[in-house]
Amino acid sequence: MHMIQFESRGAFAAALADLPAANKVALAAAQLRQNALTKPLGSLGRLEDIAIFMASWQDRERPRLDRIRAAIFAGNHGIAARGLSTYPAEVTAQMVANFAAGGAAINAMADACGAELVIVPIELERPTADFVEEPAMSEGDCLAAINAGAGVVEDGLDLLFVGEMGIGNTTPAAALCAQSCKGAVEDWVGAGTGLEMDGVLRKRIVVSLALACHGPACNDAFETLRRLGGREIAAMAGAILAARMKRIPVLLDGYIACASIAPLVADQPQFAAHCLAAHCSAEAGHLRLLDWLGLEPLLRLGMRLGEGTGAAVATQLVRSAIAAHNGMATFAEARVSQAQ
Ligand SMILES: Cc1cc2ncn([C@H]3O[C@H](COP(=O)(O)O)[C@@H](O)[C@H]3O)c2cc1C
Ligand SMILES: O=C(O)c1cccnc1
Repeated sequence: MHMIQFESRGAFAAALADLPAANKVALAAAQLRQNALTKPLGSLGRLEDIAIFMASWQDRERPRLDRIRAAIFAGNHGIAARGLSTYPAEVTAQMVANFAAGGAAINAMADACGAELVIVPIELERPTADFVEEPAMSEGDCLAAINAGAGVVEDGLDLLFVGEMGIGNTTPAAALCAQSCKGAVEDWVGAGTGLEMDGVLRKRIVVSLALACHGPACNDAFETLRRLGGREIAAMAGAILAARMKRIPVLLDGYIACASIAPLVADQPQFAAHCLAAHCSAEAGHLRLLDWLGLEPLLRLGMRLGEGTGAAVATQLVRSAIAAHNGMATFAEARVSQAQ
């Protein structure tokens, strides 16, 4: 298959409306294999589900984990000028330099889990517009960001995870959730990098104003991403959609990564079927969002970093699940007696 690029918002919508499903034959074969392995039925718990899930998207009874790609997208946000983060906006570019130098958490953790790391800064010198006043992105800018994401999804990947860096991006993440999943604004707004209550209250007001301004016009996933998202957020959505089109399984990271697909799930309830939730972050709203997505997080470690770090940890679980699934003997092979 070719590199996926969406020529227009219509092409993006068309792809979202025509999602491939998991392979039921591979799923059934993997399930049969799990039941034949030398362990009490179901005794590897969710590790069994992970192996079967991987088999169903990779079209093989015994899934592989040879090529894992971690794609980290960076973008800057107009709303950061409103002081909604505990860190200044220049940290986005400084952290991109840190990623390049190998000094960030995701450098160490991608290495530890065996993922190849790609860092994609998107127009950092050109922050999105302040979405209290106007849409965050033009149609062209949003499509370019979506395509920056889709472009990292090479053929032959066994697993993809995405992460983000963008000072202020828990605010657009909250706006996307409030718009897509509905409910009260305060349910979706959290402390991000560590705001005190007064900062959280300011953030709630910004999200409420943004919804009042753009809510009525958010009539599909693209428009919601364009008005309320950000470049790194649109890129994650584009990458996760492109992965679906290639039937590559995805491990979702924290609040912002999950929020990036909320508009897609609002349009297509089955959209997250190729995704596992790596962890539940400490950001208020993530648990509610995972619940709305219908995903049970694999881990709950109190992490609230982003950068794909939660997914990097969960990749180790996927590795263990596949190792057991592929490497264990069956009852017949090992001549072990079955349950009576
Ligand atoms: C040094 C540093 C490294 C980070 N890596 C991820 N984030 C995380 O924090 C930001 C979101 O929180 P808020 O909305 O409060 O700005 C994003 O960049 C996210 O990736 C970081 C933040 C900082 C300061
Ligand atoms: O949930 C996350 O990934 C997260 C939370 C706060 C700040 N940055 C990322």
